[in-house]
Amino acid sequence: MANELLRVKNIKKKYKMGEVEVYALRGVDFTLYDGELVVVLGHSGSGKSTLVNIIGGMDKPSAGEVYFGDLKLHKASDDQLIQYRRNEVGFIFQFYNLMPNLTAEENVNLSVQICKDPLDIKELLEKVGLSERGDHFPSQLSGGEQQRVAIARALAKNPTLLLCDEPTGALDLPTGKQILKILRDFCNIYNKTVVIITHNADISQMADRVVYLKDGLIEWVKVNEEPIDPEKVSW
Ligand SMILES: Nc1ncnc2c1ncn2[C@@H]1O[C@H](COP(=O)(O)OP(=O)(O)OP(=O)(O)O)[C@@H](O)[C@H]1O
Repeated sequence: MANELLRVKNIKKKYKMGEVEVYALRGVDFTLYDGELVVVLGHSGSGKSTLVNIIGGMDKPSAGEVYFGDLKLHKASDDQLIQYRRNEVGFIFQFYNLMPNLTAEENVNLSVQICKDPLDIKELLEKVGLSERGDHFPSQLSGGEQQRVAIARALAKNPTLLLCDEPTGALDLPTGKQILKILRDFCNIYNKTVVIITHNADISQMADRVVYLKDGLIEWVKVNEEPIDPEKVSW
């Protein structure tokens, strides 16, 4: 049995919009283990991003607990959360958020300036198939290539946990599959935990575990005994 990496206990998240209260999460229990690839699946508005923002230390729950080892994320100070995000978590979003005036390599380099134990940047650019493109600016790269730079940037920090919010949402199928393969490889080769958030049920076939969110609650969790190769994912 793999070691527990992060545990979420009965978290709730309430947003206030004027007089109206919106419950994005209504009591979620969830555990992540070392080296697994988890897909968090759910329709728009089910609470996926809210859950990942809390797991990633970008937001705190209104109630409930989140443990990363001894660190209590629900009670952590701003400084503790900064250190947690900086050293433990890599983020990948649907849109790549690259600095337009920096080359691919410089974008990756930027993220390792402030972290403890970075991976080799040239090696990572090679792993994501961009060793020839390190000196290109984002505007000179396709969407898939920009996403690969964003992945290299997130991985370069050598995070314990990689959180990906709709990482293939803006990509066509062949390019999306390349991205999914890189995420699977990172999980396998480095034994890291990867969480992919998506509304695309087809992607869940490549996961070790699928967590289905509906209306702020986990409706079901499924273990895939034989996750399929990302190459075979189709949508
Ligand atoms: N900052 C906010 N203020 C008010 N309501 C919010 C806020 N963030 C999220 N919500 C609401 O909480 C609910 C869950 O939102 P969330 O973004 O977590 O869902 P999601 O599953 O990620 O959706 P999507 O796939 O569309 O991104 C929605 O009803 C949303 O409108």
